[in-house]
Amino acid sequence: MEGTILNFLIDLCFFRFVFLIRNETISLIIFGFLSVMVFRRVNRRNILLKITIPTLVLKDEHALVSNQVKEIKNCSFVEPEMSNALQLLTTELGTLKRQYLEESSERKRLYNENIELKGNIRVFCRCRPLNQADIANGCASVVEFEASHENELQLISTDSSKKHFKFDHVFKPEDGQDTVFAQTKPIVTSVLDGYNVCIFAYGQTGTGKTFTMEGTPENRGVNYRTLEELFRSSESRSRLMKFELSVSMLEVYNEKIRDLLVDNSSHPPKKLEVKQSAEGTQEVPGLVEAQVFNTDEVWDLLKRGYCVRSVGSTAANEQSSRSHCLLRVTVKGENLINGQRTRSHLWLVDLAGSERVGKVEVEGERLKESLFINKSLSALGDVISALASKTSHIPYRNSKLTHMLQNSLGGDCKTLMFVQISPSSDDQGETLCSLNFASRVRGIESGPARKQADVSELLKLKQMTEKLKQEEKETKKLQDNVQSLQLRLTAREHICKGLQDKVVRDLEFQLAEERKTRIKQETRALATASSSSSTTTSRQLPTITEKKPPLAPPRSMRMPLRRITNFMPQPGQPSQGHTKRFSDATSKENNNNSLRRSSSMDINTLMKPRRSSIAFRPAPPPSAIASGNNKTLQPRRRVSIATLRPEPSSSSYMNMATPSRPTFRGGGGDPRRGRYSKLFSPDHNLVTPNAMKGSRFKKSPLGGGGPRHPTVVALQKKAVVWSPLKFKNRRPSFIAMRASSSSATDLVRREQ
Ligand SMILES: Nc1ncnc2c1ncn2[C@@H]1O[C@H](COP(=O)(O)OP(=O)(O)OP(=O)(O)O)[C@@H](O)[C@H]1O
Repeated sequence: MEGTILNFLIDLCFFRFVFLIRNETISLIIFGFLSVMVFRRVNRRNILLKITIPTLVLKDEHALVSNQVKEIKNCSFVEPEMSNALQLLTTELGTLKRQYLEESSERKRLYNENIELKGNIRVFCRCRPLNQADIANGCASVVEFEASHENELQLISTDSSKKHFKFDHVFKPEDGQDTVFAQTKPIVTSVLDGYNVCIFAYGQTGTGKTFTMEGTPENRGVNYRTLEELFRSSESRSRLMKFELSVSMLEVYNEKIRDLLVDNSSHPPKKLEVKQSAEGTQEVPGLVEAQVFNTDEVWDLLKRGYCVRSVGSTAANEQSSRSHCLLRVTVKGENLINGQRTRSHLWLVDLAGSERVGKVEVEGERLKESLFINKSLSALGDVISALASKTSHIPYRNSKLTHMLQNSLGGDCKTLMFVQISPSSDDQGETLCSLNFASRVRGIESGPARKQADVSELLKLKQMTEKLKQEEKETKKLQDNVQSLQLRLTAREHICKGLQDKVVRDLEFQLAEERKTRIKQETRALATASSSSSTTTSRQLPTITEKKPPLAPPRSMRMPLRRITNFMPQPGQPSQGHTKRFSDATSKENNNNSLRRSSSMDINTLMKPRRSSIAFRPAPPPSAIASGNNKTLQPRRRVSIATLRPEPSSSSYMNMATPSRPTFRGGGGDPRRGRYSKLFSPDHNLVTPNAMKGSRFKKSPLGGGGPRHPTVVALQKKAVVWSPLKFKNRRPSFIAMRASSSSATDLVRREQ
């Protein structure tokens, strides 16, 4: 409250002070009075606060603003950079726009020109000015140019008639080097696009061929300007393409090729020849190819070459070129975007002048040169005529010049011919010849130009294709081999199967035969035995028996024949006794009957369990031992062995029984037991049923959980009936079929 009153008073004081300022005395008095009053009553501290707080706030604000200004000042360095970048971008954009427009207009023009041209051979005519000699001789100009038809000229004949000639461009005597090159440039730059280009100057001697192509240091010609332009264009395309330029310089002098970039002063010039490369292009092996990186290098090289070139003085020209000078620019390009490579040649040819031998009054060496020059120019004329008439054979090889230019003349390359003429009335005849020749050249309709891919790349691709083809062939061959091997394997398997079947059949047959024989023998033995027993009382028979020894031992001395059965003792069944295993006559008869039956059994029967037999000599019977006649010769007996066929459905093998001899069976340690066991087994691990019967076989019934007998397993695996007879006959086929039985075979051999 007190503060409010105080404020009011202060305001009042100021108000009074402002509005009553005119009356200064009164105002001062009032102001003084009020001030005293105020200062007395008001707390000084409050007043001070009122004044200092806004000041502090203002100070803070000031500091803040100052800092911001400082910061902006510090950050101000970004601005010029940005502005510079913006400026650069604007400039670049402008350049790009300009380049794009230039390129598009240039392409448009070239496209139109190409359509008009109907081919790629272009002819420019250039007429030199009358020189001092012409003027001195009072020669007039016989060449007229029409302003309305800039690509045409007229030649005034001796009879004052005018002959019209039309070319792709006609350069008047006043046209400078730059004008000439302006028209040449589009063709020159085609080499950067991968086209082969050939520019040559043709004409009478002294008409300015060398001037057009080489020029002078002040007025440089097409050669230098071309390379300059190539560098400029390659630079401008450097973002898209990478170019390598190299230069070769040579001359054809008297039908000899000479390298102008080699200093031949110290030693004789190297002989160079035109050779056809593997890719079909014409190359000059051994020719120097100098890589150039700028126009200075180019100029140095050109100067070097020009100095070496063969030049001589003639009546027509003081500095007459006595050879054809060829400058070859090789351009290797690589597209940085798609990697496509090109290798193209640009030939810049300054031909020697065509001259009338009589007119130029040459003799000796100059005459010889002239003859060579005219010959090669005539060859060039023939080539051009052949191209014009589209004959199948183009005589490129008639001269070194045309042979070398084969890839750049006509066909799929761009050709530009400068026909140089003299305006002098003195040279009218030569001018007419040159113009006629040029017209013929212009009449050639060549096919569309074709881009030249880099031959080395092509070669690489070709090689890769060849390799791929080769590999494919090899793969196919291997596949065929595999197929034929598979076929052979199948055939072999088939043969093996057939052989196996045959072996089985043979074995079965042999077995049957063996049985038959055995039955016969036994029958005969039985008959003999019975007859001998019946005739013991008669007196004649002993005589006979004395005379003829019995076929078999007497029955009493023989062991009784065992009964042969297919039945084997059941597992756990006590083995039969000795007496049971020896059969009586009745059982023999039964047995014989059954054997007879078996001889005629069919294949099904053969597949059933069967017996094999083996001969052995048994021990003398107990009666003989008892009588002390143990030396009596015992007949060989056969042991029958039951074998199994792989007939899983049949359980007959369970009934197989082999009447083993007591000596085999007993555990009395008969050494033959193991021996026979081994002998009869195709594998040393296998045992005969004899052995099985006493040991494992009993414990491994079919279908039971116990292990199977190896013989059974082996026979089930192979449809082969194992028989000791085979071993007896030692048939290798059988042994071979049982690879695993090799050890057994060895054993058999050892045993035998
Ligand atoms: N268009 C031109 N403007 C000015 N001078 C020219 C022109 N053409 C040729 N000349 C001059 O004419 C002379 C002969 O020219 P140049 O040697 O180039 O003729 P050329 O055809 O090469 O002769 P050659 O076949 O004998 O070598 C030179 O001195 C050259 O400067």
